[in-house]
Amino acid sequence: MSPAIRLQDVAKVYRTGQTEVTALHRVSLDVPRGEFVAVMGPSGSGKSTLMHCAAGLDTPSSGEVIVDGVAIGGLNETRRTELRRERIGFVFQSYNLVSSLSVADNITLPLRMARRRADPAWVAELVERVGLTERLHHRPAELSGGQQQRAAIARALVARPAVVFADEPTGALDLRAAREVLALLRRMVDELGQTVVMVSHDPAAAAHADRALVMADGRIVETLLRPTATELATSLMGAQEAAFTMAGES
Ligand SMILES: Nc1ncnc2c1ncn2[C@@H]1O[C@H](COP(=O)(O)OP(=O)(O)OP(=O)(O)O)[C@@H](O)[C@H]1O
Repeated sequence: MSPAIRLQDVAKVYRTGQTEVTALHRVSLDVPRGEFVAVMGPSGSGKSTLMHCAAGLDTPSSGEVIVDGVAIGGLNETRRTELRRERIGFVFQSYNLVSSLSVADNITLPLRMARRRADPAWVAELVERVGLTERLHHRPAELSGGQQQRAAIARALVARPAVVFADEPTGALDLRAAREVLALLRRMVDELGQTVVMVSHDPAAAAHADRALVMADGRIVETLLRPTATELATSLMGAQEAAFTMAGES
């Protein structure tokens, strides 16, 4: 079976006027199905660019991105949008729920956008798993940050995507709510076989992953399997020092 996501020699160069920034240097990566992958690295190391390219939100300057067996470079914008809707779920730091819709309608929104019928048993299971059965008719503003993020996770999973990309999903949460959200993502991987790719600055968050990729200067410089928070903090410090040295030399 093809990996959930494959990047082959993906490079991204941003050009503004005369200046060029290489945000990704020919990165290759396979994310197997059912794996929880964390992407870490200092500010500016290319985490967001990697995620945006892998999710079809940005176009690589060269190389190939294959999502759920489909090479997205060959798709036009309409087909790419469809593929994102059908095969990719997103969780953002700021939840991005629609304030005028109930929790229930927020969770099923991706299905309506894709003109797909909701499977009531699956929606009920998801709502139960994220612990929001009692909150379905509330508006997002009536929920805590942790509850809003759990609603966003249910929304990301409702269309049974091949992969969920989570961008700093605990960045706006207190410690307890953050732990609940991370434990929930972990359970979604363990119990539902969901593939998750999470960008995070936080070693304690990335320690929930099966594999952590540490980036520096647009490259994956280290891969840690079942990492501890201490190992990740050490690795991140190394990447930060390398980034400072490189900045000093340029
Ligand atoms: N739209 C853009 N135009 C020009 N340069 C960009 C653009 N987006 C990102 N960059 C540059 O590409 C490099 C990688 O940026 P990226 O946002 O991927 O890093 P990051 O690791 O996600 O950083 P952070 O942790 O601060 O969000 C940086 O040098 C950044 O300035």
